[in-house]
Amino acid sequence: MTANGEAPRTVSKSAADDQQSTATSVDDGSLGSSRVADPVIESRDLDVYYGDDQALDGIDMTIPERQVTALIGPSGCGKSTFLRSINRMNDLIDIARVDGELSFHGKNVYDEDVDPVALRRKIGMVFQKPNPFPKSIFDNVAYGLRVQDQDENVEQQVRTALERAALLEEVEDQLDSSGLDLSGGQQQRLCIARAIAPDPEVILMDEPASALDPVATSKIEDLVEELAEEYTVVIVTHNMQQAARISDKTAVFLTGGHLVEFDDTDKIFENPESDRVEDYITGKFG
Ligand SMILES: Nc1ncnc2c1ncn2[C@@H]1O[C@H](COP(=O)(O)OP(=O)(O)OP(=O)(O)O)[C@@H](O)[C@H]1O
Repeated sequence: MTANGEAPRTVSKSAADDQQSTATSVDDGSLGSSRVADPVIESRDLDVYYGDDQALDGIDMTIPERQVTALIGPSGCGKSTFLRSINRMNDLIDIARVDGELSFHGKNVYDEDVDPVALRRKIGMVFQKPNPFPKSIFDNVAYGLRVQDQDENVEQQVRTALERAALLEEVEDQLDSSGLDLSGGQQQRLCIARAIAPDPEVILMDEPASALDPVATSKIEDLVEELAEEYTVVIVTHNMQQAARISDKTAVFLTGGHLVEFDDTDKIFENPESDRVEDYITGKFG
């Protein structure tokens, strides 16, 4: 047990919606060079409002490359809002407004010359509820490749994405069957395969396992850790043990849209700086 009485980390590590993230082929030259060293995403004094209501207040965060960063905190504290601000999914909410800076490889994604569709190709997203298209398993994964004209070697690309999503073995003989016939956990891995097929750099995940049973959840957790060898992963979770198990960095948001602490996950769970974070982690509130 840790100083806080929590179980220690057991693992450490050396679509309307998805359609939006995989929509069209566009010029993305304005988005900076790819695959450079840390950091990938930086927010500086980021505020987000819905109408007159402020959901995020002055968020400063630096998200490192090829690690898992977990966003935790009580309901309504702004975790999903922050996640959606990274690939401009908040643009789809009429009353949402963003102030401050959110940069991807040093380029503010809110600059006028950034195409949000190109951005979402580099920063894909997976949602809480598995949302496969009513198409075959193969066509689900090929979808983004086809609309982006990236499908010159589609068979291999689909197989690679399914393999990276730890699903290929289970569906190899049924690629023409409907994605909707898979189990919930398989559907979520299919959505992950669909998100990674166009080869993004960052994968945003909004509670990807919260609708799944424990076995399926465990598979998703293993997969998230594996994906971080290739991709930068940012994951919202309500499950603190899950954050402790799978993330390298943890950001704790608390009421009012404040980021109270952001640090190595071990530090957050074993010896946080903030008393409020310690109270939250130890279950005294939230
Ligand atoms: N589309 C929206 N329109 C208006 N207000 C919104 C919208 N989405 C979120 N909000 C508000 O913004 C605040 C932050 O919500 P958000 O969903 O980001 O929090 P969260 O920490 O992800 O919550 P949860 O853990 O319950 O999913 C809340 O007060 C919420 O009511």
